[in-house]
Amino acid sequence: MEKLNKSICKDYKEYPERIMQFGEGNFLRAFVDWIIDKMNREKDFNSGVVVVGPRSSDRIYKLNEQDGLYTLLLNGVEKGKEISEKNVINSITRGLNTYRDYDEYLKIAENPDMRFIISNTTEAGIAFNENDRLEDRPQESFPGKLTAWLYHRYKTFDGDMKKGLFILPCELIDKNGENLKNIVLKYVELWNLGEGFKDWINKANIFYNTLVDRIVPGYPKGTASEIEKELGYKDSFLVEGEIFHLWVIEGPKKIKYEFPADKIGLNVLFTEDLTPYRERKVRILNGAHTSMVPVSYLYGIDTVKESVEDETIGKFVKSVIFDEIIPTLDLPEEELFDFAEDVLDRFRNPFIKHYLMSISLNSMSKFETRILPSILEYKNRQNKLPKKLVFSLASLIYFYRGDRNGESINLSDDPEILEMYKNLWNNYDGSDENLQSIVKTVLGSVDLWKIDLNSIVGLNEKVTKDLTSIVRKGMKEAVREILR
Ligand SMILES: NC(=O)c1ccc[n+]([C@@H]2O[C@H](COP(=O)([O-])OP(=O)(O)OC[C@H]3O[C@@H](n4cnc5c(N)ncnc54)[C@H](O)[C@@H]3O)[C@@H](O)[C@H]2O)c1
Ligand SMILES: O=P(O)(O)OC[C@@H](O)[C@@H](O)[C@H](O)[C@H](O)CO
Repeated sequence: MEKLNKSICKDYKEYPERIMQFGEGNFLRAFVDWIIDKMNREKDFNSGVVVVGPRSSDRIYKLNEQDGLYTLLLNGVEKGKEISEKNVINSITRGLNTYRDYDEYLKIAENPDMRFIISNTTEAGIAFNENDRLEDRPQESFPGKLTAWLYHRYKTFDGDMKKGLFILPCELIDKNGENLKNIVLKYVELWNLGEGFKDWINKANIFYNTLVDRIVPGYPKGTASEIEKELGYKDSFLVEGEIFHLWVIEGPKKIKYEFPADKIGLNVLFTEDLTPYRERKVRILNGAHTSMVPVSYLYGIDTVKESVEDETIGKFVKSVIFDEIIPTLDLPEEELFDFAEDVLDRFRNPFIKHYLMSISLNSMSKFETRILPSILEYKNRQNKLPKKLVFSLASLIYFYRGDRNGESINLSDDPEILEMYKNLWNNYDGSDENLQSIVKTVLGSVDLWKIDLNSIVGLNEKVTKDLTSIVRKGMKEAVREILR
């Protein structure tokens, strides 16, 4: 079977490059590049995306072998109607990698038509690396690479204020645009790039805070060859997502007139404050995902849908959302209930297989950003600890033992975290005292939690009790007990 390429793509079109995108990951391809493709087709947006691989992986060249094309499978239920779409996305012009093509990367800055920068480099990507230098080819960090690129543009166009960009990071961290801008400005200081450049960054460019929402399980592992047979070509960039989508963009409204996504019926909102949208989404949807992973996986379940449909785990997840997360949020209760019901429907999407293991990536930092705030706020408001969220923390500690009934768990997290757990569980001697000391060490990881969780009254004792119950009785019995 032939590989997907422009000669077999019936309405293939070449667009002028106006967008640079850091990241070639599943989410960006199933969301941003889909939105751009739609605007090109329906609104004559006439913009191509040049993709920059932020890390040294060569995967991006494989996408070039497909002329930037790939198939997006969107499945779900919308207003009671089943929707299933398969579309070739034609918005990416080419991909490059800064580790191999640094000159080509800088050259993009010389293109006067460039107007947008989009990124998704995971939560780990928006970070300052003090070792980065302007002369590096490339700088290690994404913000370092971006600063060098912006500086090249500034110099190329002699500080022309009309050559600035709209910058739209999609990383799931609070105030992503603001954070990215602050790091860029830190490099401006560190590298002594001067007041003129600083002024250009501040006045000619706009860094938006954005919030994205679409469940993207990614490559359809189990069914790919069947899908390729049906499509009639091979596609190593097949990507699967749900129909639901939401992009909230916070900042000056100017972008609305140049990025007409809302004009073609897409769920893209321009707002002055995305805080309520973010809090609702991260705490309910991502919080439910992250808290269900260790419990449900150790229970013996592999996917989100099976989890919410299982009698016990389904009850656990619902209780986490309605009894322990919603009471910690400030939006009107009815709105939160509606959102939560929709999220549960999205989890039950019969057309997509969302593996718990794919959500488990970096679970420790996800627990800190997506669940810990609910635990702390619950304690603050109710003067007691939320039972199920605490149980989920105990389950996570057991999950990082890396074993599900004799089958090893493919853990993926920061090397230091994996090392800590390896030491703790390798030295486990089977005693209650030892479990107590494991909990004490994990809760005391201040670098991760930003506070010593042992100082929260009752938390250490409860987590130890839950962990002991899981170890002694097994997950099935332990979770049933917690629900009684
Ligand atoms: N998949 C989803 O359902 C979904 C939905 C909404 C938001 N997101 C967000 O998108 C992010 C990526 O998800 P995905 O499904 O596309 O994953 P993915 O593994 O397909 O892509 C990850 C991308 O991030 C880059 N990356 C990883 N670590 C990096 C680092 N330290 N510095 C720079 N770049 C780095 C990779 O090179 C790759 O381009 C998630 O972390 C999440 O915050 C995902
Ligand atoms: O993509 P991650 O790894 O940051 O988190 C896993 C899921 O919770 C997440 O991808 C959700 O599906 C997504 O945030 C929905 O918009």
